[in-house]
Amino acid sequence: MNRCTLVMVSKKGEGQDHLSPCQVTGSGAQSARSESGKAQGRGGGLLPVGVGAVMYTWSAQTGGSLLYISIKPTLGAEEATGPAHPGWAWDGARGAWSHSCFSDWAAAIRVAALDCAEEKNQEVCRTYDVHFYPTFRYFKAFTKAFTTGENFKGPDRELRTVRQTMIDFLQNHTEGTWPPACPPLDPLQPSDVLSLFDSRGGHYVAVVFESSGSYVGREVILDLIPYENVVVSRALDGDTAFLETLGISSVPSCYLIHPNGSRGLVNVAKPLRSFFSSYLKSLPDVRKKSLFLPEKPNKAENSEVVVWREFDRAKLYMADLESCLHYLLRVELAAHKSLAGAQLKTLRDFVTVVSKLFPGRPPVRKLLEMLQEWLANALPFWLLISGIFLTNHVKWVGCQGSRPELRGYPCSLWKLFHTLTVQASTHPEALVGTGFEDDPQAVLQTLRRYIQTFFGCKECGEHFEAMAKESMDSVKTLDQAVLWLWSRHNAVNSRLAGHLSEDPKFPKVPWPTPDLCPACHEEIKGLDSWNEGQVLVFLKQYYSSSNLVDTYSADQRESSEGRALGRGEVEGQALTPPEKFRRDKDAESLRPPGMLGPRADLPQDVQHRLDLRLQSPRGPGALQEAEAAAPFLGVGFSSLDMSLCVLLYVASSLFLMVMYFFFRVRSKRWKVRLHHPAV
Ligand SMILES: Cc1cc2nc3c(=O)[nH]c(=O)nc-3n(C[C@H](O)[C@H](O)[C@H](O)COP(=O)(O)OP(=O)(O)OC[C@H]3O[C@@H](n4cnc5c(N)ncnc54)[C@H](O)[C@@H]3O)c2cc1C
Repeated sequence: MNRCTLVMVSKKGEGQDHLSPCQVTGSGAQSARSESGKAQGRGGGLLPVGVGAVMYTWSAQTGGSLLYISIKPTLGAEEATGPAHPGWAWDGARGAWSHSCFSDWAAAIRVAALDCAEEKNQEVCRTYDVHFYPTFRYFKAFTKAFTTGENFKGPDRELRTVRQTMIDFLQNHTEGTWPPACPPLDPLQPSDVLSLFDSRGGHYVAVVFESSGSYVGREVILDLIPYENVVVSRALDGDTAFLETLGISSVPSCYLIHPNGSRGLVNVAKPLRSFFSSYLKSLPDVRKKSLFLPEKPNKAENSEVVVWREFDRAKLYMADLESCLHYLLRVELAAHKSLAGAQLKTLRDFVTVVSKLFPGRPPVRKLLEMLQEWLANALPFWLLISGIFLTNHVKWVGCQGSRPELRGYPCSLWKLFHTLTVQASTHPEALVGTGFEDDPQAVLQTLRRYIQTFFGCKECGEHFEAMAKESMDSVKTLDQAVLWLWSRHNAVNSRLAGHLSEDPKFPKVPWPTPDLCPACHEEIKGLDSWNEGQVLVFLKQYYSSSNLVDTYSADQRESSEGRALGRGEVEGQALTPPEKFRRDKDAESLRPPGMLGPRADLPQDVQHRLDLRLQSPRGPGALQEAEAAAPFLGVGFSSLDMSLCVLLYVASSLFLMVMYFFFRVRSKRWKVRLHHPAV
């Protein structure tokens, strides 16, 4: 075996239901259901085979250590994806349960669980001599002979103690048995640090300076294991003169050497492990090693050009929200030729909520209101969205992915949902008269039904539904609704971390990260924890209309790519010229992830009609006319268009009436002639 293992076995029945994401109490009955059929089905992982087999299977496959820890007696695969066990998730790609607090350490030391209160595990527990609950068992890397593992002898069962014991245990390995994926954890000498200044490895080098009893440096080293382009080391604060030359006045501090040789102290709001780790993970070019992301095989297949748009992660982009609506209408809903019954009600409620709460530009809101009215009057939905609202244009900014198949629509849908819950909480009056005004869950329940009924990713819908069933009912205020969605989104993030769908440039981490919201993060007894009051303040600011930026949304109608426009400038812009429509590769290149299924194309006749209309050489007059148009979702209908429609309608009605009277009068005359042939 070439990793170490710890088993913790707990007594059954003592609650674990209120663990914070990084908390493991030691007193409960805890374990993953080790022979859960579902768990097996999800990749034939470690748990189905019990401790002994776990040790050797793990050892043979990966060469690291293992911490075996039990979390709840009834934990099945589907439960682990729910919120009852925050931080724990079945990781199908790696074939193991993982905890968000340790998942980055997994290449060096992994955590697993066994429930000795389960009858089927009793033999294993007897073999491994487990009598007390909880029991932690460590198994060293490269263990070949049978061993019952080493007992955990920490003073308490706090997660911080468990983490530190894991580190001590790792450091107990001798040179020959050191887990290969585990970086050196011993401190560097000042001379070693100096030599780093001269070496040019083409990557970042971070050195955490700390006191001898501190674990921060080692935790940051382990946190960064899965990341490339950065190497982390630690050094002690013994040599004060040396620290002074580096400008270090307090520890822990992190000193960073950039790939170009420049260097200096890292400036974080709080000198905590989570702040240092998050800062290093967010450095340019530092990204998760794409262990599970197969590279595209050759250049020809990889030739799609993605134009990268610079953006600010602290801002919300109108282009993302509007592109979300485009996609939602023209792909997700356009697939439904007709809607009736519960589906129609779900859509009506969803559109009502969006039309009342979407903090968009006036023409966009006007069109959303129109959509709501059309739905209320039961006009055929397919006609509405295919004839008027469709374009083939999406433009992701804050949701752009480093590859075309990553991020995009699902990202923007989350952003739309958060925006709606925040708007409902900050502007509750917007829903007055809709029937939703008195229900703090109304928006969440509407989003839930939308996801269940229409979201293209069925698996996502099932996971979301499981979370909703579990705890949506506990939401009693509009603020709680905001926090509920935030915490469930984080649960999804932690479940998907390292997953195939994760963009290495945008690793799935608890959000907001410390750099975005330092006040949201606290450390209590060494545990990362959230200050939910501050999180709420942050969410209300982040998802407010004042944080919405129109940059890039303007060029949906403009040819000058990337030009930043203020809100006033955006309104009333001309239609996108047809050439741009056809040349713009974004609509093609920024498709949603494959999981959402193929893109529904516009019916050809509709596309043809739109093209003809857009190509009409009406000269400057057309531009003026377009300025008066509502340009939302690409195709604007000006007042001239509408007047022509009405005129045509009136003319055809008159024509029909004239024809009617003409034939009536004629038939009367014939009748008179037939009855009086002599006349
Ligand atoms: C309802 C729903 C359920 C999903 N379920 C699954 C699933 O089961 N399996 C699957 O593979 N994919 C699922 N997805 C897709 C997945 O969650 C991501 O949307 C997708 O992988 C793209 O990830 P991303 O990096 O763009 O970040 P996303 O997770 O999409 O986040 C988008 C943006 O929201 C902000 N954000 C991040 N976290 C939070 C938070 N906690 N609170 C507020 N804002 C936040 C950040 O600015 C981030 O860039 C689901 C999507 C939705 C909308």
